[in-house]
Amino acid sequence: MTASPPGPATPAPLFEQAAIAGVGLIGGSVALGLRQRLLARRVTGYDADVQVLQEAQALGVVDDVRATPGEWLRACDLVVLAAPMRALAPLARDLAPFLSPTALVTDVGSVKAGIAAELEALGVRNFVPGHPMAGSERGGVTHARAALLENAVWVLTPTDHTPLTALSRVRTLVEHLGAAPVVMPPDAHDGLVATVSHLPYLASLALTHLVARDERLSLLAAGGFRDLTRVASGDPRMSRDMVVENRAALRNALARFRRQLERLEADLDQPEELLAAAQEGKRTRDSLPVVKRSLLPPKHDLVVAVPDQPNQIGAVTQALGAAGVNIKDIEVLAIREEGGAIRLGLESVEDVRRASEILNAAGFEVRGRG
Ligand SMILES: NC(=O)C1=CN([C@@H]2O[C@H](COP(=O)(O)OP(=O)(O)OC[C@H]3O[C@@H](n4cnc5c(N)ncnc54)[C@H](O)[C@@H]3O)[C@@H](O)[C@H]2O)C=CC1
Ligand SMILES: O=C(O)C(=O)Cc1ccc(O)cc1
Repeated sequence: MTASPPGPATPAPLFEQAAIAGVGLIGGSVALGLRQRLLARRVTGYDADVQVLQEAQALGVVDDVRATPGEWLRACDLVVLAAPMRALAPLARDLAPFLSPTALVTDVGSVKAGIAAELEALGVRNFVPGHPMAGSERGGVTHARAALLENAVWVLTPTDHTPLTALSRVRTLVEHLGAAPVVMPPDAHDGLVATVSHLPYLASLALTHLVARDERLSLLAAGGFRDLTRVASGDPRMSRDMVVENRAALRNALARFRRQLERLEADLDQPEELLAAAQEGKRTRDSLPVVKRSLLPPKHDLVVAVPDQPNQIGAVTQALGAAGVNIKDIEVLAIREEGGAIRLGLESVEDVRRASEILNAAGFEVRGRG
């Protein structure tokens, strides 16, 4: 990659020697972020699976690899625990005897109260529980990208025992990885993700079960159904572990969800009530923030409506290329909701103005976006 990464400038690496324990989708993405943004002088990958380590090294995700915990860990001033939920506590127990007392330790697990208590019990002093709210249904190091973490909310859940200096250092790390730290207690985090992450996962399972084994239903399951059930494609074991770990908070969210469904069912006989619910749903969904992720800083955006015809994206890029307007970033926006649109990241306000003129003249509808 040749482009300079976004985020605050880093005069010197924040860390001398980082260890990523569990070099999968998230661990690999953190490793790539550390390397590409020059945040650590050296990044070592540790994983239970030797093949993963070979892949991580071949892909340039880490500088070197280790297949067993050991004395090498004492030299690490940053340790990121990024194994699946169920392996996090055993992993911490394996590594704890070798950690330097001054090492900053954090994790990326999807549920926080258990691991926070576990590390406290192990006496790991500088531990800051964390959870990047970014991911994908495709796991593994081959899908890791530094850009995955860009602009993501990254929740940090210190306990009463977390040293403030450790919290502040992890906050700095998260910011330098291009993400946005948000601090809250572990229990509060677990309650919130039960609603926004774990309940949608169970709901997507319930929906997919409704169409299973009926070819006519799968045939008719169109875009909306696919959108709504995407997370059901996540790794089954990983997802199962995540929801089981958070089952207390999830039961609460499920009870509230059932009440919502019952209310909507009752509203089927009250069309005005149902309309109000539909309008409220649209307002809420439309106002959800769009997280911009790209390899380059999205600075000056232009949204172009693209008709559903062959080679329309080609026509846009050709018209701009011919006029010397450099497209730094391109993203296909929600096709079904906006009738087909792409977002172009351009270099300057002047480029946005020129591109608008060129594309308008070519018959495209455009809209600048800040
Ligand atoms: N997948 C996602 O979208 C997100 C996942 N998370 C959390 O991040 C963590 C990792 O998830 P992914 O990167 O998606 O998983 P992944 O499956 O892509 O990677 C996990 C890696 O950990 C390794 N591993 C398993 N047991 C281990 C052990 N005992 N010691 C060392 N390495 C071990 C595996 O070999 C694998 O390479 C999980 O705790 C998950 O809850 C957090 C945010 C998003
Ligand atoms: O695929 C997606 O969009 C996700 O939301 C994935 C995800 C899975 C687990 C997390 O703890 C956080 C995010």
